Amino acid sequence: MIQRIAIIGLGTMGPGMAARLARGGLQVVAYDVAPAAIERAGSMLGVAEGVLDALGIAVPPAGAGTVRFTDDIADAVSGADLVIENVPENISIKADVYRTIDSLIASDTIVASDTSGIPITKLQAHISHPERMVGMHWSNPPHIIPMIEVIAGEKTAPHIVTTIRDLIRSIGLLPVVVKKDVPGFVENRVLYALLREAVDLVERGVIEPEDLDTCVSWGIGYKIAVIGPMALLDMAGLDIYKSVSSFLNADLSNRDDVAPMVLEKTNASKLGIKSGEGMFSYTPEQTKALQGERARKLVAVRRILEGRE
Ligand SMILES: NC(=O)C1=CN([C@@H]2O[C@H](COP(=O)(O)OP(=O)(O)OC[C@H]3O[C@@H](n4cnc5c(N)ncnc54)[C@H](O)[C@@H]3O)[C@@H](O)[C@H]2O)C=CC1
Ligand SMILES: Cc1ncc(C(=O)O)c(C(=O)O)c1O
Repeated sequence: MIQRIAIIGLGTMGPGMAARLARGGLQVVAYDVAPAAIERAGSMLGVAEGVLDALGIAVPPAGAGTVRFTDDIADAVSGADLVIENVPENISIKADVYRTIDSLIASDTIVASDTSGIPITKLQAHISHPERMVGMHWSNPPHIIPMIEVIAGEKTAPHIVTTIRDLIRSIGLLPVVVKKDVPGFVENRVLYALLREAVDLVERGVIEPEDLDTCVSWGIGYKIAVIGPMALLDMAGLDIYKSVSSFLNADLSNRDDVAPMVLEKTNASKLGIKSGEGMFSYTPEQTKALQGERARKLVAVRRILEGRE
C-alpha cells in the first residue's frame, strides 16, 4: 500500500501535485535541487490548498496528509513507497535523478515519471529494476485537473500499473490507462495536434492570437468539456466528418519541426507567464490576477461537470 510519496522537482507541477496527494491523506516529502524552487513551492502549496478547499475536497483527519520540504534528496526518498520524478523534460536530467536515487531506495519502491511524453521504455533504461517504473502523467494545474494518464513501458510489471491506477482512484482522481507507450501518450498527442494547427494559423496571419483563443475556447473547448471527441463525431455525424476530412486533412499543418515563431520567441527568452512575455505580455500583477481568475473558473466549471452545482 502506498502511504509515503517523494516528489522530486518543485517547478510548475510539483507543488500542486504535493498539495493534492496530501489532501488524499498521503505523506509527501518534496525535494528540489534549487533552494529558490523550494522556497517558492511553500507559497504555491498554500495557494493550491485554498483551491482544493474551494473544490470542496475534504481535509483528511489530523495527522494524515502532510507535506514536508527538504533540500536533501536522500531524506526525500528515504522510506518512500513511491517516488514521483518531476524534473525538466530532458532525458539526461531525468536519468541523473534515477541514477542518484537508485542506491537510496528499495528495489521495490515504485518510480513514476510525470514526463509529458518521453516514452517510459526510454526512461526505464536508466534505472535498476525497470519493472517498477511507470508513467504518471498529470495535467497542469495538477491540483485542479482530475485526469492522470498511467503508462507502462515495455518492462513495467502489470501490477505496478494497477497499483498506481488504484492509488489515483483512491484519492478521488480519474486514472486513464494508456495501452501503448507512444510518444506524448494520448493527452499530449491530441493537445499538440491542436497546438500545431493553432500556431500555424497565427504564424500564417490567418487570425490574431486573441481571436484564435476566442474561437477555440468558445467554439471547441467549452463544448469538448461536455462532449468528448468520439462523442462529438457521433453528434456531428460521421458522414459530415467523412466529407470535411476528405478535403481538409490534406490542408492541415503537417510540419515536423518546431515552428519559427516559437523558436524566435524562445530564443529571445519569451517563454510565457514565467518570463513575463510569450504569446501575450504579463505584468506580475496581471499574472497574479489571471491565475486567481483561472483557478476560480476552473473550480466552478469542474463543480458543474461533476454535477455538484
Ligand atoms: N508544465 C506543464 O504544463 C506540465 C509539465 N509536465 C512534465 O512534468 C515535468 C516537470 O515539468 P515542470 O514542473 O513544468 O518543470 P519546471 O521546469 O517548472 O520545474 C522543474 C523543477 O525541477 C528542478 N530540478 C531540475 N533538476 C533537478 C534535479 N536533478 N533534482 C531535483 N530537482 C531538479 C528544477 O529546479 C525545477 O524547479 C516535465 O517532465 C514536464 O514535461 C507534465 C504535465 C504538465
Ligand atoms: C503546452 C503543454 N504541454 C504539455 C502539457 C502536459 O500535460 O504535459 C500541458 C498541460 O497543460 O498539462 C501543456 O499545456
